[in-house]
Amino acid sequence: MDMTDGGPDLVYLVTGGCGFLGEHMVKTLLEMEPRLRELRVFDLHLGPWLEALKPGPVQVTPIQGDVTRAEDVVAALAGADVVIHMAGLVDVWGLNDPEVIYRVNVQGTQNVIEACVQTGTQFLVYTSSMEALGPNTKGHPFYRGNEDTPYEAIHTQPYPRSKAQAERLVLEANGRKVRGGLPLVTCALRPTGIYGEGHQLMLDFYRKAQRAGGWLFRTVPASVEHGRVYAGNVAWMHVLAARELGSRATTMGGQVYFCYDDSPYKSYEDFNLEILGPCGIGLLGTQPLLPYFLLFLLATLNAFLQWLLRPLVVYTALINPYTLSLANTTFTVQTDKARRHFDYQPLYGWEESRDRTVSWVKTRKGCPGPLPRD
Ligand SMILES: NC(=O)c1ccc[n+]([C@@H]2O[C@H](COP(=O)([O-])OP(=O)(O)OC[C@H]3O[C@@H](n4cnc5c(N)ncnc54)[C@H](O)[C@@H]3O)[C@@H](O)[C@H]2O)c1
Ligand SMILES: C[C@@H](CO)CCC[C@@H](C)[C@H]1CC[C@H]2[C@@H]3[C@H](O)C=C4C[C@@H](O)CC[C@]4(C)[C@H]3CC[C@]12C
Repeated sequence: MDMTDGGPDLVYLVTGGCGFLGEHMVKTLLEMEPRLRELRVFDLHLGPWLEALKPGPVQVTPIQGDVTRAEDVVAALAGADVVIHMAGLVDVWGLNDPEVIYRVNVQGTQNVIEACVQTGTQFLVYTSSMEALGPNTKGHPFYRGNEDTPYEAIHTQPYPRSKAQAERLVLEANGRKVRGGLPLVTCALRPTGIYGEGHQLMLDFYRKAQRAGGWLFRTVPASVEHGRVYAGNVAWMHVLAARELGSRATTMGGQVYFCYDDSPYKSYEDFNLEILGPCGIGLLGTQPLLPYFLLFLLATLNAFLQWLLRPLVVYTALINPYTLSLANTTFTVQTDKARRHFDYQPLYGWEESRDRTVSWVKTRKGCPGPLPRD
């Protein structure tokens, strides 16, 4: 099917459509995809903001369901032309048992693939992650690499391992015959660290700084670059990939694409300061204020406490051996593969991406605890 012609007659399904990225996905599809007739928003937890959407002529269909239940996925996919599969457990803090992460992220993805085959849905865009590649457990830097840069992907943690496994399933499924005999066309998009309106972690850093008198304390060297990308641009890349998969199946089918925009290459903390600085937050220290061995000791203590307390309570802390290592390992991308393969250009420039995020954070000033996203 050529997905680029014709009026509004396509049915899209977005799994994980009520998450941080999912909300941007839903709103970007409604705004930027003229061929949309129905948008199915599939999630374990439907957000109240769905009711407030002004979808115009598009039918928005909220579907409460679980990707680990094959029957839920088949029912949601029946009659859909495109599925954008974003649902997943994003957990590098040990909140979930490893087998739960595997069940959702890997088996859930397999369920989506099988449902495409069973129902005849021909186009699948999967939201993978930079973590499907790295950083690896040896802490090897990936400095402004691209999709063809050699890198030894070694995963021991449940989340990155699950993203790598799910991505492989999606890419290997490219070309399988779906109901009706047409080939399934798949691709995987790998965002680096996503920021934007609704990014709870950015809000957590904001509140942590507010409690410390408006200051964050540097713990990561400024020289360690960490890739970041604006949620609106990630969503836009998904729109374009889904739109072009039909007419560019030979080029795009079975391919991975890093998600990128003009967000600056900075350390994780220096990048956060680009957002939190205009909100009145400062970053103390030009070098880490604590030596790495002390941070590692703290991270290890957090991991030990989590293990000790697990039968009673799930104790989590921002810093554990994995997140500390991740924050201290350069991982940035420099590529134009998405432009070359499906004419992707960022929808939002860096200043606008930053300003939209800053405005959102400022609306959260003084608000208590985690908030439902609007
Ligand atoms: N946040 C990032 O920096 C980042 C970076 C790269 C890739 N990603 C990927 O993007 C996707 C979305 O991430 P996010 O940051 O928006 O996370 P999120 O937790 O905000 O959203 C995930 C959504 O999936 C839903 N979900 C979880 N388990 C489900 C299940 N069993 N059935 C149905 N829905 C389920 C959740 O309810 C949630 O709404 C994930 O696949 C993640 O791996 C995120
Ligand atoms: C040393 C700490 C004190 O400031 C800093 C800790 C920062 C960490 C909490 C984050 C550093 C790197 C982040 C991850 C990275 O952006 C990529 C990711 C892949 C994505 O698929 C999910 C989110 C994440 C794992 C992201 C999570 C937060 C960090 C570990």
